Amino acid sequence: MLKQNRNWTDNPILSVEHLTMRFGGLVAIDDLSFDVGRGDITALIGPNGAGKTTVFNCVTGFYKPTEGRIALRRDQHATDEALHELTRSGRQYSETDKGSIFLLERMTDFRITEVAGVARTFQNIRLFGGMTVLENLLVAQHNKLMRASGLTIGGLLGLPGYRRAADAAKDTAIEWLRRVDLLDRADDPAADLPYGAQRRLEIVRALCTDPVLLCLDEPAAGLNPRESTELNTLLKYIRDEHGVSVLLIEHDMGVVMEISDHIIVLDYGKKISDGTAAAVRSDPKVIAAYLGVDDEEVDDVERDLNVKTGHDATAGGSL
Ligand SMILES: Nc1ncnc2c1ncn2[C@@H]1O[C@H](COP(=O)(O)OP(=O)(O)OP(=O)(O)O)[C@@H](O)[C@H]1O
Repeated sequence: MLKQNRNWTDNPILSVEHLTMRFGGLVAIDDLSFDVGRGDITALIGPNGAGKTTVFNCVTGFYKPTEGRIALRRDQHATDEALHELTRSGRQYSETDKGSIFLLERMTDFRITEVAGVARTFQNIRLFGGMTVLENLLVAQHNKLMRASGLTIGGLLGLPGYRRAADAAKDTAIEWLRRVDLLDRADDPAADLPYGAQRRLEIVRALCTDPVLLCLDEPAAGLNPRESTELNTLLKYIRDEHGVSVLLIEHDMGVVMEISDHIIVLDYGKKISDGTAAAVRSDPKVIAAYLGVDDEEVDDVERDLNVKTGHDATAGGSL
């Protein structure tokens, strides 16, 4: 069941404002603004080369945007006033009684994961293939363990604080492996898992960092229909039971339309549509972008599609 409220306007966790990314003469992202609702599953869709991965790379600190502000409000009560103050201050983030706010465009990728709480997966799976499944999830919690060791030799000596943190990290890993049906593969090298299982492992590895925002780049790519259904269930579980906001890039419209509370459509680095699944899939501009027709031809295309499918033009396929 999709939610009825519009968290992206009422309670955003991420606000991307006037984002521009240029590579030499190429404008990959052109003055793009959008909000991601707290506790929502938000999909970023668009034809190949529209700029989706570039947006992810800016949000997660892999690229430094040419222009624009990317604000993450960890707390619901973080005020606009606090955001203005932080912007003026030149600092990367502020954690005060007015809420915790992070300006991601000022932070490095490492700090974005570690301090702001944004985790991501990649289009191409990037597990540590030679490590076991369990080790992959423990490595993801390395920072927590380092903190528990007080950045001293305490960890090596097995002092109680560190031992407790290590046990907790293992419990977290085991819990997630159980959730994605991989507990019986815990001691196998990650590279030995079938493709769909590696995708699930990547997602839970990102979750082991305790993110508030999880960014997934094409999580359904290469999955069979049963695995796509399982992915839908996992993402809804993450949203509903862990309160993690999810931002995903996805070409599989079966997944996008089924689970997204909110969809943003890009074309040539600009936003062409933004709203609920129902609103976006009936938007003539979206149909035109995907089918590569001129605006004036959209009505004809839409009519043809509706005649052919009997109902809606874009749901269920791979745009
Ligand atoms: N590091 C880079 N250097 C130069 N150009 C880049 C770089 N990264 C992306 N681009 C260009 O920016 C544009 C947007 O690319 P991007 O990968 O963000 O699109 P996308 O919507 O994610 O595409 P796809 O769906 O095919 O993954 C493309 O023209 C791409 O060639």
